[in-house]
Amino acid sequence: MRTAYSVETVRAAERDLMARLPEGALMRRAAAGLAAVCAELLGRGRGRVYGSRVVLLVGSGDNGGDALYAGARLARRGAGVTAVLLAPERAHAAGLAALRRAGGRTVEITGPDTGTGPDTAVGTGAEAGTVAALAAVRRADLVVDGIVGIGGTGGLRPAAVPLAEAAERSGAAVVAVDLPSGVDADTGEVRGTALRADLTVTFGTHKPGLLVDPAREYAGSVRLVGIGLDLPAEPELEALQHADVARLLPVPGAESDKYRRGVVGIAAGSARYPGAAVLAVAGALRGGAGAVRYAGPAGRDVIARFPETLVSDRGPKHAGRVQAWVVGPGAGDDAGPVAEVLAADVPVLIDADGLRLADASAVRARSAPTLLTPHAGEAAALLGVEREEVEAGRLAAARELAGRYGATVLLKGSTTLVAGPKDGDGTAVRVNPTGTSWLATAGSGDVLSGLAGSLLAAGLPARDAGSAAAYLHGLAGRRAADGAPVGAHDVAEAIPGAWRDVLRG
Ligand SMILES: NC(=O)C1=CN([C@@H]2O[C@H](COP(=O)(O)OP(=O)(O)OC[C@H]3O[C@@H](n4cnc5c(N)ncnc54)[C@H](OP(=O)(O)O)[C@@H]3O)[C@@H](O)[C@H]2O)[C@@H](O)CC1
Ligand SMILES: Nc1ncnc2c1ncn2[C@@H]1O[C@H](COP(=O)(O)OP(=O)(O)O)[C@@H](O)[C@H]1O
Ligand SMILES: [K+]
Repeated sequence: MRTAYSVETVRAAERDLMARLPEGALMRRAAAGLAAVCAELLGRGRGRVYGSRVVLLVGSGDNGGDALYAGARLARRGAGVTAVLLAPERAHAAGLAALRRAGGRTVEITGPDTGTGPDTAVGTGAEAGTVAALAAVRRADLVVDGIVGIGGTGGLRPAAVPLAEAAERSGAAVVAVDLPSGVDADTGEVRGTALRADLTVTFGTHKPGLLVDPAREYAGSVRLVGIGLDLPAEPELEALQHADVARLLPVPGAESDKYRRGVVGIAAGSARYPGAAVLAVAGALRGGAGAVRYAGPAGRDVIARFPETLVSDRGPKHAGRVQAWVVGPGAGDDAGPVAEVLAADVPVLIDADGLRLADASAVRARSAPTLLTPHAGEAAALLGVEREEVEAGRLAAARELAGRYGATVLLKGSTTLVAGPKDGDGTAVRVNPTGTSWLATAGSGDVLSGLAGSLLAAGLPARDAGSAAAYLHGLAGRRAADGAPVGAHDVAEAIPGAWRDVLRG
C-alpha cells in the first residue's frame, strides 16, 4: 500500500521527530537522499557527477535549504553548482554557507519575489540576476527545484515563472524537492503556474498532491526518501498495490457454488443503447460473482454474446434474488429500474444515466452500501458545478459527493478516486495507480461498473469493490492496449489476465 498524508500531519510528525534529534538532522537526511538521487540521474545522463552543471532554484524556506545542502554535496563531488536565490535575504543561511564552502556560486534575483516590481518580468528591463539565471538554466544538466515545498500556497510567483519555463524547455533533468513548486500539496490542485519536473524526491511520505491529477502530472516519477517520520495509522490517501488487491479478490473454495459466490444483477441498456448492457455483463462475468442476472430490454443482445447470463425482461424487482445490483449504464430515461434497485436491501452500484435518475434522498436513506461511479461530467452535474471545477479539484469533489449522498463515490478519469462516506469502511480516499488514458474509450466505464458490481456481489465492501475494480480495469486496459487503441470489449477480455497478474504478484 502506498500512502499519502496531509501537510498538517506531516508537520506534526516532523515536530515530534525534530524534538528528539539534533538540530538540522532531518534536513541533512532529506538533503542526503536528494543528492543521492541527483547524482544517480547525472550518472545516468552524463556518466558522472564531476564536471556536470547543476542549477538550484532556491526560495525562502526549508525547501530551498534542502536544495542548497544537496547542491553542496554535489559540488563536493566536482559538479559546478549555481544557486539562483529568488529571495536572497531569506535564503536558508546555513544551507547557503554550506554551498559556498563547497565552492558553489550564487545568482541573486533582486526584484521582489512577489513579482510586483518592474524588474521581475523577462524582456526589456529584466534585471541582471534573471538574465544570468536564465542563461545558467539553459546550460544546465540538472535543475533542482527548491522554490517552495509544503509551505507553499497558490501557483508560482512571477519571478519564478520564467525560470520554471526555461527549465522545462532546457534539455536538463528537472528534479523537484518534496513537491513541484506551485502545486497544492493537500489537494493536487494547480491554480496557477507550476513547475514541471521529470522526477520528484519527496520526504517522509507522499503528499496527496503527488498522487492526484493535475498535480501528479507535474511531479513526474516520484521517489520517496525516508526520514524516520512516525505517521498515524490512517492516511489521507492510499494507493493499492498488487499484494493489497490480491488479498481482496474473492477466490472460490471447495464449498463454493454459484449462489454462494454471489449473484450480480445488471439493470442496464435500453433499446437505444443495448451495447451498454452487453459491456456491463462482460465486466460482471469477469468479476468473481458466481452468476450474472440481466434484467432489462437488451436481453437478446446479452444472450447472443454471453449465453451464460440469466436473462429477464421484467424489472429488477421481479428478476430473482441477487447479492448486488448495477444500475444505469445506457439506461436512457426510465427511472423505474433505478427506484426498484434502490429499494432492494443489497449493495447497489449506480452509474451513468442512473446517476441522473436516482433520487438523492432514496440513496441517503439506504442502509445497504451504495457505490456511485460518475465521470467528471456526471459528478459536476450532481454537484451543480462545471466539469472543469471537478477536474481541477477531484479530491474535494469526490469527498463532497460522498458526504452529500452518504455513499461511496468512485470518481473516474485521469486519476480515479474512491471516497467513502464518513461512517463507511475506512476514511482514507483510495487513488488508483493503474489507470491509462487508453481507457478513455466509449463503453469502458460500463465494463468497470459490471466488474465492480460483481465484486460487491461477492461480498467486498463498497470501497474495496470500487478500488479493486478500478485497479483491475486499469491493468486490463494496459494489457489490452499495449500501446495501441482498443475498444471496451478488449478491456473486458483482458480482465482475467490482469486478475492473474495480481494474484501472481
Ligand atoms: N520541517 C522539517 O523538519 C523538514 C522540512 N523539509 C523541507 O522543508 C519544506 C518546508 O519548508 P518551509 O516550512 O520552510 O516552507 P517552504 O515550502 O520552503 O516555503 C517557504 C516560504 O515560501 C513562501 N511561499 C509560499 N508560497 C509560495 C509560492 N507559491 N511561491 C514562492 N514562495 C512561496 C512562503 O513565505 P512568504 O513569502 O509568503 O512569506 C513560505 O513560508 C518541505 O517541503 C521540505 O522540503 C525537509 O528538509 C525535511 C525536514
Ligand atoms: N485520461 C484518462 N486516464 C485514465 N483513465 C481514463 C481517462 N479518461 C477516462 N478514463 C477511464 O475510462 C473509463 C471511461 O468511463 P466513462 O467515462 O464512464 O465512459 P463510458 O460511459 O463511455 O463507458 C473510466 O474507467 C475512466 O476512469
Ligand atoms: K519544490
